[in-house]
Amino acid sequence: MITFRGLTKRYGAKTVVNGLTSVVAPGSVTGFLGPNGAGKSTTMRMTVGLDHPCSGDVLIQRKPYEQLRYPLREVGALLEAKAVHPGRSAGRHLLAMARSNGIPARRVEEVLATVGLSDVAGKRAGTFSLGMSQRLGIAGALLGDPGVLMFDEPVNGLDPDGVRWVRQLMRSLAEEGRTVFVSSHLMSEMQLTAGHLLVIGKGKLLADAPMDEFIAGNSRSGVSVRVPSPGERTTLAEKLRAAGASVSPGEDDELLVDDSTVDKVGDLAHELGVRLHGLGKRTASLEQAYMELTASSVEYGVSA
Ligand SMILES: Nc1ncnc2c1ncn2[C@@H]1O[C@H](COP(=O)(O)OP(=O)(O)OP(=O)(O)O)[C@@H](O)[C@H]1O
Repeated sequence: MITFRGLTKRYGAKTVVNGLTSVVAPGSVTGFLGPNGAGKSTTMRMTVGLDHPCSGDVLIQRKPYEQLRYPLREVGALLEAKAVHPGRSAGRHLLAMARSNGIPARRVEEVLATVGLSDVAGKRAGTFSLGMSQRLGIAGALLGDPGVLMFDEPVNGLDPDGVRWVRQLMRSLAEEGRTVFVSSHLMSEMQLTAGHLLVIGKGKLLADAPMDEFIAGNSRSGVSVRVPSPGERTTLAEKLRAAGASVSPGEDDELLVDDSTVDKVGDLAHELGVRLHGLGKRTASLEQAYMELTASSVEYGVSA
């Protein structure tokens, strides 16, 4: 469990994490989302004592990081994949970490095998690709068999096979009852991986909810109808509006209809003799819900 209690960090006049209060629970993957500069990495750095809050605090299994006797056995973190001594081999790097925390040396071989780096254990970490470095970082996080795991953008630089592997790893770590806290900008991947979400914007908590609730609560679900004839499309849109629905154009020949149902749209099209190429419920994605929620919190956006 990770507990944030009014966690606040300012750099100069800028408040980058602003009174964050939440509990990251064990047993499911919690996704940590927010636009660039929202304060995710700063929050994670404070969690493992790499940065200090101006006020509030963060606890790992009810203790501040500084009070953990063997931190790597309580919390494993991948924050910066390239933050490894480039001249050290992967094996030596992990061995040094293990020694510093009273972890048996055999764990090094185990975690190297888990992340698929056994064959390159003797190679210098500086020669690793970004994807290999991510795997080494994940090995480091797993080394102490901790109950809390934190990953900042873990799939950055991984190939599709690696992305799927990380997804399965995170889910199985959570199923084992661990706390898994992971940031990512890849919404489709997050939708497949996480069961719960924390969303921040400009340092403030915007949402703390199970994935399904978050999507349902922050997106418009409605009806999608495809009408190939432009004239018939206009006619159907007008009649739907007259019947109280709100209608907006979708992609190509699609109309997006809110405040109506598939049955009503189908019946109306039939009455009007309008030919349809598709009719169904629109199911919202995490990406749509996230975009709706964070639209006003994007700091470094470009205008469309
Ligand atoms: N050491 C520092 N000194 C000054 N400002 C900092 C420092 N570290 C971070 N910041 C600022 O804090 C804000 C939050 O940064 P942070 O890296 O936590 O965001 P993030 O949500 O992880 O962003 P991204 O998705 O781009 O990685 C940014 O405006 C950043 O410029």
